[in-house]
Amino acid sequence: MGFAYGLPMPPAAPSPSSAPRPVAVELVALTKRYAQGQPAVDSIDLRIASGSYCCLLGPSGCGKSTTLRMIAGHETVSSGDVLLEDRNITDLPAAARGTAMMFQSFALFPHLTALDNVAFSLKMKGVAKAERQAKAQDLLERVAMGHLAQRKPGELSGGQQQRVALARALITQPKVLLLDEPLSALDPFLRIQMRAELRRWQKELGLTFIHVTHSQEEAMALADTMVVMNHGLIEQVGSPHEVYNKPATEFIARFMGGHNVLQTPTGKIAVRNDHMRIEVDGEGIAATVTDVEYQGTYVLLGLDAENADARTGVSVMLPESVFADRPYALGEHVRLSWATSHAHALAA
Ligand SMILES: Nc1ncnc2c1ncn2[C@@H]1O[C@H](COP(=O)(O)OP(=O)(O)OP(=O)(O)O)[C@@H](O)[C@H]1O
Repeated sequence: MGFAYGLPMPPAAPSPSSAPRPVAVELVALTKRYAQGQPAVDSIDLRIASGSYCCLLGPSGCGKSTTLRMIAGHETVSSGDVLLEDRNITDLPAAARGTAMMFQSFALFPHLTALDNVAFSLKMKGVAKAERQAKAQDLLERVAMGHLAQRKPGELSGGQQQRVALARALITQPKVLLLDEPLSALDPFLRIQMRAELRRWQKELGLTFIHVTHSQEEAMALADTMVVMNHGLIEQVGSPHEVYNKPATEFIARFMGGHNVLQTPTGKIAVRNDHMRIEVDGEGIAATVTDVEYQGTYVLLGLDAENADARTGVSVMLPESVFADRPYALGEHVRLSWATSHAHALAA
C-alpha cells in the first residue's frame, strides 16, 4: 500500500545488516546553557540512524526535553550544531526544518474538529480548503480516525486524540517526528496500547522517530536505539538489549533497574537480579533476607548483603516455581553468588 503526499515508503527490501543506515539527525557538540553553572545540555554528540526509533531517556532534569526542543527549533542552541540529513538546520525556524513535533498534551485546538486540527498547518500555508481537507481526511483514515473526523478533541478519548495529533504532525511531511512524553497523559492501560501503535506507525511509515521519555520500560519497549542522559551528558547509547545487559556505568545500572551494583575487590560490578544465585550455605557473600515480595511469575527477595567493604541492599528475582520448591523466610541467612559471565564491570 502506498502512502499519500510523499510520505516515505518503507524500504523494499531490508538492507544488509553490515551496511550502516544513513544518518537522519546528527548532533555535534550540542550545548544549551540557560544560566551560569552546569549546562542543561553539555556538548553532546549523537548520530541517529534514518528510519530508526530513538528514545532519549533519563531522570527529570537530565536535559532530554531541551535536546529535543533544540532539534525541533523550539529552543535556541548555545553552541554546537544540529544536522538533518547532512543539512545544518541549527539556525532554521521550526517550520523550515523538516521535523514535526507531537506533544504530551497533544496540543490540539479544542474548538476545531479533528479534520480542521489536522488541516491547520496547510491552512496557514494557504492551501485551498478542498485540497487541505482531502489531505487531512486521508491522513485521518490512515490512523483509523476517518469516521471521527468531525468530532472535536473533547469528544475523543485520549488514544483517539493521540492519533489526531499524529495525523496533524504527519501532514507537514516531516523527515523526523519528535515526540515529547507522548504517552504520559494516558492511563496505564491505554499507554501500553498506544505504545504498540506508535511502534507500528513508525515501522509502517519508515520515518525517524525521536521520543523523549523518563520511563525505562517505555524506552525498552519502543526503541531501536536508547540514548540515556544524565546531568546534560549522554551516559550510554545502544539497543535496549545492550543497555540492559551491559550497563556502562553505575548510574545506568541503577536507573535501568533490575540490577545489583556490588563492590568487589577489583571495582564495582552490575549483576542482574535474575542472574543472582542464592544458596543456604557454600560459596558467596553472606546475606540476610529482609523482604519477600510476590510478583506473580516471580518472587523478589530483598537482602542485606556483606559486600566487600560495606553492607548493601541486594535483590534476587526467583521464578515462582523455584521459590515454591525452596521458599526463603525473613531473617534467613544465605549466600549469594553469580557466574563471572553475568558480572559487568562498571566504569569508575
Ligand atoms: N526555560 C528554562 N530556563 C531555565 N532553565 C531551564 C529551562 N528549561 C529547562 N531548564 C533546566 O535545564 C535542565 C534540563 O531540563 P529539561 O527540561 O531538558 O530536562 P528533562 O530531562 O526533560 O526533565 P523532565 O523530564 O523533568 O522534563 C533542568 O535543570 C531544568 O531546570
